[in-house]
Amino acid sequence: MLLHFTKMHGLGNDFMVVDLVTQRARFTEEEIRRLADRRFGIGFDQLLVVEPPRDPEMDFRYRIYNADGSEVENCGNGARCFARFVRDQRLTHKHEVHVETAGGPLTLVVEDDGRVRVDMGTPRFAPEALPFDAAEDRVVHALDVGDERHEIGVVSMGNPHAVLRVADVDTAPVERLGPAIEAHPRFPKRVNAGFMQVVSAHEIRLRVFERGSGETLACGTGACAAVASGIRQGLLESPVTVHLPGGDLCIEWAGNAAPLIMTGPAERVFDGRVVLN
Ligand SMILES: N[C@@H](CCC[C@H](N)C(=O)O)C(=O)O
Repeated sequence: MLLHFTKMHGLGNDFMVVDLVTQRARFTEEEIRRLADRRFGIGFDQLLVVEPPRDPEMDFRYRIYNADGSEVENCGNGARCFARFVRDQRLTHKHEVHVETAGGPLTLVVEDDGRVRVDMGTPRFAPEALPFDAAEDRVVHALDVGDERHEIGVVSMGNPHAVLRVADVDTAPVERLGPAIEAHPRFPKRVNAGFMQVVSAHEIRLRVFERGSGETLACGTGACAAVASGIRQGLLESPVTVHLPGGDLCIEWAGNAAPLIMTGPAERVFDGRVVLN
């Protein structure tokens, strides 16, 4: 079967985007891993699938798969690419698009300068929202990794995040600690591990070791989680510029039950066709 796709990226976090409104396909975990391979396949951090909505109030259903084939609840950079894709493909003419994800509904607005503004919903900190094995909701939790103890903030942006504060992201042990935190037994559904350097109350630097994909050049939900945790800890004030290895995002959050807003770019790289097994 021949399938049309578009390669896109948000700050270097790259995606294969597939329209399953006008095409038909089914992806197995093995097929996704094959397509994600950067030497034997197309190469991407996540596969994004556009489907018709199940809820009549929504415009589309947005499904997300990591490079290891696992289906996940949310992807922030992917959401911006999704908004550009459905408009570029003329699947909708709306400027404001409502999508259902496994992590809850999202509202996406394509701005005049081409950037996309996403209402990411309200961050949740309760351990059961991730889930994270802890007796109570705390601003920071102690986490033992091997014989080291680290302090983490835990945040659900629909998908689970652990946020560690570091002195310098350039020298942070992302390659060593990232996989150990991702697979830590206190996170039964695994977790995305963010390493945050606070530059000022309105500016952070961030690297994220993503669940199911490894370290990426940017993680949108990771940026949202880091800012939400930083504001909750009293370290940050909205708005916050997040410097990721692939570029910058703007995150705004008024706190409590207010929605968190993420604004940033979304780029199309090329269109292609691939044979599915
Ligand atoms: N790159 C994404 C997050 C993708 C999903 C994540 N790896 C997970 O497993 O939850 C983003 O931009 O948010």
